[in-house]
Amino acid sequence: MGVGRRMKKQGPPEPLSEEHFAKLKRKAGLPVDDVPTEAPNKKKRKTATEQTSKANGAGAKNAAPKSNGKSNGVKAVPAPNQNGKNNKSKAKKVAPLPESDEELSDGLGEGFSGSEPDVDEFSDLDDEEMGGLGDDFLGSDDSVFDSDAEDQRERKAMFSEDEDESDAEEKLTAANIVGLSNKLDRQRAQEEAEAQAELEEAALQTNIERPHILDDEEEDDLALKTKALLAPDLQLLRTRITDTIRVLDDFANAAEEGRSRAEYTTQLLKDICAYYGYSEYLAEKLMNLFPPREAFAFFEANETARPVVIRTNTLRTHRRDLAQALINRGVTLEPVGKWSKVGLQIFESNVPLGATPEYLAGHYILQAASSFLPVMALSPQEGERVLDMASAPGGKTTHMAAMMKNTGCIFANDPSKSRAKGLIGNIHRLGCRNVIVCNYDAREFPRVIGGFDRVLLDAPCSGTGVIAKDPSVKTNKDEKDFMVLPHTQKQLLLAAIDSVNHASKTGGYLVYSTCSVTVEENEQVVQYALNKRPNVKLVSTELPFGKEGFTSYMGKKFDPSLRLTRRYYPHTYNVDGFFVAKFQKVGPTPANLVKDKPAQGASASRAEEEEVIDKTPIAADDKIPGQDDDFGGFDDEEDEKYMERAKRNAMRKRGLDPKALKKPAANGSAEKSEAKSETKGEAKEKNEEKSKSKTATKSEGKTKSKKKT
Ligand SMILES: C[S@@+](CC[C@H](N)C(=O)[O-])C[C@H]1O[C@@H](n2cnc3c(N)ncnc32)[C@H](O)[C@@H]1O
Repeated sequence: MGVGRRMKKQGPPEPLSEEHFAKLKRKAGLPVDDVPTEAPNKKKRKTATEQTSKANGAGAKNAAPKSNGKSNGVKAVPAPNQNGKNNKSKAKKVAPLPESDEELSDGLGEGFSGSEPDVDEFSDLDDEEMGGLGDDFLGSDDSVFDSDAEDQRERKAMFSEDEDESDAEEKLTAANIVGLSNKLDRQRAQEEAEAQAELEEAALQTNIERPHILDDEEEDDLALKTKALLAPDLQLLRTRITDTIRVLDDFANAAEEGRSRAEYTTQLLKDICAYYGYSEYLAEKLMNLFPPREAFAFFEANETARPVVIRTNTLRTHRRDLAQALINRGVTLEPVGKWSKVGLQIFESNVPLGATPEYLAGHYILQAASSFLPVMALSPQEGERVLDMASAPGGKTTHMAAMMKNTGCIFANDPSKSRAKGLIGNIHRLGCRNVIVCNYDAREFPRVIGGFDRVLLDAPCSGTGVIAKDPSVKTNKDEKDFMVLPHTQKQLLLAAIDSVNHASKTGGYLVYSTCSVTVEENEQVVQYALNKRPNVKLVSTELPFGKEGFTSYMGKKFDPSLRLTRRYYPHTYNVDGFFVAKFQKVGPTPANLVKDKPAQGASASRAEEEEVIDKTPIAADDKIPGQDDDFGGFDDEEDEKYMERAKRNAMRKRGLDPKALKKPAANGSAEKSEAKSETKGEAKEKNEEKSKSKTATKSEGKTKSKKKT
């Protein structure tokens, strides 16, 4: 059996019940240590003391020499990636756990990433090719995996939609329990070993009141040059990093006399760069996000791959059935956490997860847990029109399709044709039938089409949240990237806002996300949008975990509502670094407010950027059936109600608010007046009836003239 390489629990830690696992072990006929009985329905999170005492028991026993050579009580110094490769490749040799179906650095759009995505080669299979697995296939594999009715009932409880985990865990098969409990034991033992090593380190350090960390100023140039030519001593570097952090934590008592905080910070930065192989520019940017100790934890977490997670495709199967099918194939897994009903964390597998029959039949997709979050925040509803502006390779599009139960319509856009192939493959493999793929630079929206109930902008970004997946980010991002990317993100976000139908009955929401942790790509982009579009506001993401976004950063102040945004870090939640902001569009874009602002001497491109392009809803080519047409119209009194209904339907289809029909339309259709209020602002509406038609875009004009000809 392959050895799992990603043992740490995914997402916010779940309380583990000792008694519960003891029960499971007994069931499986395994030896069990004495475990105190817990009150029913009260799962206790273990305290540090409990954990320490446990270290001398089973946990410690299991921590004895491991396959990787680590031994209990000795803190292993992870070998950093000096050459941009992380330990992932080593781990791959021992476990066939694949990367996500989303490409390695899916935050790096074409043109921003050096590497092309791993396009899913199996993703071209559609329903029919897979033997016509349709909706009626759901749950049909029960019989295959369960001859025992009782067992089947139990399995359903384990992965029931209600997720009664406490009962449910009992329903794991014996094979899976053995694997899982062993993994948990080993994981716990490793944590104990690390804690012990930290203690020893701290004990040593208390003997050195004020460690000598900083180089002497007199140190001659030659010594420095010689040093620079030698490979860094990693052990020494690491020790100096921890010493420096200790000094910075308690500067008044631990710093050497005459040394400033800045000197220590500079030393720490240099050491971090040397130890982990970052460019100084990026390391500084990332270090500035955290206090020194937390920054260290962040850099450390970037050296370890995140857990392998799969998302159940609920268009094809149920999570409990998928879990059982994979368990039967020798996969050790468990639900990703209570926060998701579709995620499964894979602990180990002796089959390639990207080639199982269940995978080929579209029962799941390999997807990082953090990628669930923007979709959960957007929460698309059945029957809605949704735009996924930057969608390849489709992890989030297919998630949305499943949430919408294949109803409504999703426009999945990506300007990269090669990536769009992966997107199309996934759409087919996962059986999504409500998706239209398009291929625009998303800044062209809503000129292409607008009036969406919800929009997802999972923006192209620097990928600083996924360094564990793509260590090349450590050195290949420079100042220019952090100017160009935020600029593009800002433009995309304005286009996204303008594509939302504020009058949507069910929606009117937009989610902006990146897999980057820098403020330039997140809070600053959101703040820019709030400044430029006063018709949007931030709302709660309703996500069950995540840190608040910054409301101030390095002297910059952001709107207090930025605290509604959510940040995710590898070291806090064991997920990829991510950022999620949810907006609600509360009205049409007031043209005058936006146009007032261009700074003097603004360049042409800037002026273009300021141009109001809110064309939600689109109306120019909405020729209402029956009006001015060649069939004489439908203006008979008896046809009135049919006309009204047709108008309403036509408007709804385009994301327009049919209520606008109730407004008295002085000399034109209600639809026209609605369109005008969106494009020009309601204040100017009455005075600009004539000029309105001229403001319609050329494309619309062309459409019209084509229709007439
Ligand atoms: C973070 S990835 C998207 C991942 C995708 N949402 C998923 O869940 O599978 C960013 C995407 O943005 C696309 N992109 C880059 N520039 C773009 C632009 N100007 N307009 C729209 N998409 C763009 C890239 O091709 C890339 O596929």
